[in-house]
Amino acid sequence: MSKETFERSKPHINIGTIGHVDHGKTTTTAAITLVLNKKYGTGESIDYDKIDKAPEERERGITINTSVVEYETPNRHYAHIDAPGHADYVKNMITGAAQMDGAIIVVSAADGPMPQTREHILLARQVGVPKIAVFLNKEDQVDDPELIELVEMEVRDLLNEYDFDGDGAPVVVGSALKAIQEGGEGPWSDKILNLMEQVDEYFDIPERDNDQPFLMPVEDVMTISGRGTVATGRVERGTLKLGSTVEIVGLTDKTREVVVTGIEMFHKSLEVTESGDNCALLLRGVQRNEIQRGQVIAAPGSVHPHTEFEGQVYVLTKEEGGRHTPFFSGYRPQFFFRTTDVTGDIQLEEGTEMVMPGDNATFKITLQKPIALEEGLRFAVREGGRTVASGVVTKVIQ
Ligand SMILES: Nc1nc2c(ncn2[C@@H]2O[C@H](COP(=O)(O)OP(=O)(O)OP(=O)(O)O)[C@@H](O)[C@H]2O)c(=O)[nH]1
Ligand SMILES: [Mg+2]
Repeated sequence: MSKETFERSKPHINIGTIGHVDHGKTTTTAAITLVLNKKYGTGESIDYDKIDKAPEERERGITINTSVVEYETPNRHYAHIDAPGHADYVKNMITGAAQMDGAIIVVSAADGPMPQTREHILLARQVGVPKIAVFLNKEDQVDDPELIELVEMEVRDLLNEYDFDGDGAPVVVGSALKAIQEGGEGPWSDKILNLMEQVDEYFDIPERDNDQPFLMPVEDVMTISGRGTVATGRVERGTLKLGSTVEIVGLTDKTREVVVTGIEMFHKSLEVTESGDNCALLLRGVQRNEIQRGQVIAAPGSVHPHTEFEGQVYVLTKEEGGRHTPFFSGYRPQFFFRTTDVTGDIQLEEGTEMVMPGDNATFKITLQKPIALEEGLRFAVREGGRTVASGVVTKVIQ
């Protein structure tokens, strides 16, 4: 881990780009880093190829894995997660969105909202993203300004539909590709700067939930040679001091207590991490295969793994991308919590024979693996590559 220390000079916030495949999320991410670097000399300009760097991503020209980049405006320090749009990788999008304090939905002005535009808005709601700002990209491909107005209206309606502030959300029109092509300075780049000004204004610095016991969902696990195993994620609540003991909870029957021997944020060390931080924790004596995405690292005894709970669930309609047919008891879809998914068995309430798309219902759910659960935790239900329902834990049973 690093010898440099992280300076908390500006408020930190985690945001990201979401939206339908090919609408320009990664290009927008690259453009933001370029334009901010040119304008303020802060951060580092990160090329498109550095964001989509896996061979399969380059070959197919799509994002598969989320990546995190870092940049600064005069007011804030940002971590930015670039999510994939392709329907096959919604799972990675959910993991990414679960860490965002605000999301920029990128919509091609030429194409308008598409299926994953809607699905991502819904999932952002489910994983608790508080606000969404809109970037209508590919303005260079549209000649008719009325068409752009129409797309803007459609996106605002969609946001309203999923309880975001569709009327108040900032909508910025521009072209990320043109901004990059002009080298990050000029009229197209000014639109990206405008987007970031609006984002600065609109997204709230997350309220630091520092009084509660520490909890960080594990998003990724890495080995640092010579040092040990590191788990990364966004701190959901509480604070953690270097050298503290934490508990690894979920996916296994037994929990495990370990000592945190290193804390880092953007490759710089910290003495204390707090809620909202996107950090890496070095765990003493933990092997690479002894911790995984979907577990949480928490203050010992503060959360417990559970397999049975009751949830209040909304079943998506066909128009929302959901099922055409009803749910019955015994149905076994995937349940997404925080950073992972687990198969679960659904039992409907006694006397309820089936639940139709569009219905709200109470489900009793039995998970195949234990998950760190508590009342109020939101989840999404997916099947065969699409989101079919969304819900919240109302009662933990076992
Ligand atoms: N004409 C035009 N093309 C653009 C613009 N922004 C992005 N593109 C192109 O659109 C294609 C997709 O862009 P990406 O940034 O990879 O899209 P994405 O949303 O990240 O795609 P996924 O991550 O795979 O969902 C690329 O060929 C880009 O060069 C733009 O403003 N104008
Ligand atoms: Mg991408």
